[in-house]
Amino acid sequence: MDNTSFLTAPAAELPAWTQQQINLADARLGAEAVACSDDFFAPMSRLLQAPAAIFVPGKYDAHGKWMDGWESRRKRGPGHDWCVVRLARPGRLAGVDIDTSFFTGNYPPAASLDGCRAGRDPQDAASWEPVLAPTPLGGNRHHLIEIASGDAVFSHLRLNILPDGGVARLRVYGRPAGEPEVAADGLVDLAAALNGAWPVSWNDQHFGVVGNLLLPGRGIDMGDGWETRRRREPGFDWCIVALGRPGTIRRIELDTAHFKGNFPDRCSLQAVHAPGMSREALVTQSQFWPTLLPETPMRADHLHLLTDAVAALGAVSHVRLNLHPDGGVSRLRLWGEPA
Ligand SMILES: NC(=O)NC(NC(N)=O)C(=O)[O-]
Repeated sequence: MDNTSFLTAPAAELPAWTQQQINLADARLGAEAVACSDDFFAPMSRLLQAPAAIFVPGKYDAHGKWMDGWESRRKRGPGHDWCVVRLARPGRLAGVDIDTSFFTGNYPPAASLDGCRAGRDPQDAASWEPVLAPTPLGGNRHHLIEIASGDAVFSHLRLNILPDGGVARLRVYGRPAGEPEVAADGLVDLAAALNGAWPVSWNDQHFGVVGNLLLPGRGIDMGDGWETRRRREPGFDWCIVALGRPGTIRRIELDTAHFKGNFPDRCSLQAVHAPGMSREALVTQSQFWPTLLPETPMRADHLHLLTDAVAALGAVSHVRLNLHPDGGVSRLRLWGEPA
């Protein structure tokens, strides 16, 4: 299973509880590993990297075998190792993926999680509450574990490995809590992952995943965007995004940064107010959604700011971005007034 994050795996391959969530522990969203007991073999920061972990045979560094994850040294006394992660946003949790990919003779046999809500990074005395009881782990595999923490909001998680070893990635599926960031003009980016938006469905994401459209900042390279394969038959490519919250869209940004020989010829958008509708129904119905932005010519490697052509549809909860006929887009921003 390619489970790089909520952003990559085909929805059908992930458990239902991962739906409608973002990865609150994604370094690209600002999550950070802030403290750990030991990261002798591999630094804690690798725990939150977005790409799926890799193994490079024969690659060693000054400490030992180079491993793509967080790895402590062999413990020779009592206690256990731990790593504190500041989530990208305080949020409510649906579950985690504790991924031990490529850790075979050195994976921790068990792990647990504690959580806290703190304005700044917690010190030793912080009051942690249990989020996941000690849970057995296997080597070289994903552990998708649902978490029942109800309405509790956590800003930090502490991953305890019992007693030591290596973890490739920690993904934390959850929804950001609290109010979204408001821009100077009073509008909110309703399509920002940090504001709770998520990719619902798409017809293709061969070269780059839809979720990249929703990341903060500008794309770092051509891999940091949504890119489809070359279309060899009639039609056009599409994806559906659920807004972080319903709202009235006033301004659209379509950024084709880094897409030069492969930007879409034209883009259009449709939108609807259908909160709670199933993915299957959204996909089928989206053919008939009203136009939010008519087919608009695109330019290479360019940030398109669109206001006048945006239709007054009122509050919407989902949008469909169409690429005519195919190509790559780096970012989509939908600035609007939350309903
Ligand atoms: N071959 C290893 O991976 N050994 C050790 N780990 C690293 N990264 O070198 C260990 O003892 O866990």
